[in-house]
Amino acid sequence: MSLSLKIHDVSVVYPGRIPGQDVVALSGVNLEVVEGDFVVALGASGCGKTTLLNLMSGFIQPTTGLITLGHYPGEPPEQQDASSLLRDQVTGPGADRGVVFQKHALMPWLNVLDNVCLGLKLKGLAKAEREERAMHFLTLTGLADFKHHAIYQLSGGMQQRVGIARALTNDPHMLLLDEPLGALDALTRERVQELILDIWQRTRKMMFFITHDVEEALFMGTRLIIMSPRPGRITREFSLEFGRRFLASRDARAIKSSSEFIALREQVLSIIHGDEEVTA
Ligand SMILES: Nc1ncnc2c1ncn2[C@@H]1O[C@H](COP(=O)(O)OP(=O)(O)OP(=O)(O)O)[C@@H](O)[C@H]1O
Repeated sequence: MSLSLKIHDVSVVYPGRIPGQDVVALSGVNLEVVEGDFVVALGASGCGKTTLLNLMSGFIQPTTGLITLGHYPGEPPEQQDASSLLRDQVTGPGADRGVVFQKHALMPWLNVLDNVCLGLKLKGLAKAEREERAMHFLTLTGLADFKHHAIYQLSGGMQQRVGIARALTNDPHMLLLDEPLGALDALTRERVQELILDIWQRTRKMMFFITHDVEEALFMGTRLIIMSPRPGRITREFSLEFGRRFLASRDARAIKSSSEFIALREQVLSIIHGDEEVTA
């Protein structure tokens, strides 16, 4: 039995400012993320990527359908008994799901170590234990030497790495990352992509990663979902091998310049551009 997060025929409707102009942000969305998956979501602006992430994190609830997180023997949801679905229903945020935002959302008045420790402090862990755990993840993200630095003393890439370390401290089953690298320069972005792949390989956490960058999506994921707007839904899915190849070869340039990578990049770009033209 493996751990799985399931989205069961979900829709999300946001009330419009004017009656009758509600926004159907998601409609008929089904998705299952299982242990070992690195799912990347791509799609035109407004297709519901963040809404989907907010559902998985428990920040919002679906208008219809449900989200569950649990261990399943593998039968389809219609064959699962209602009590197990109810037991596993995601009804709010939880320590089993860590979230990393595009803007790091760190506390500027706390140093790096205290930022990473904050969630553990709120959980009531003793100082020594929370610092030990925080240092483990600061070491994993290459920040151990910066533990006493103020947030403003760090580069954008380092700040995002603090955000990742903080999300990891609760030892979540799943990391949800909403365009975490969008604000970084190209070189730093590649470094942090590789770091996230390393963390995924070492920890085997389920990943759900939103990006606007097609190359990043292809490089990082084991599964790519493409979403389309109006209403937001999942329209295509591809399985990917490039990230695993990188972890085996450590040669990102060779992977990103391979004919296979370029052909898939062009295919995905044409799907997304097609959606953008329809909704422009
Ligand atoms: N709180 C809200 N109230 C009303 N409408 C909303 C709200 N949040 C999102 N929307 C609308 O729902 C749709 C989906 O938004 P969402 O942010 O999930 O898309 P996205 O794919 O993440 O977009 P982007 O790529 O631009 O970040 C959009 O039309 C958006 O305007």
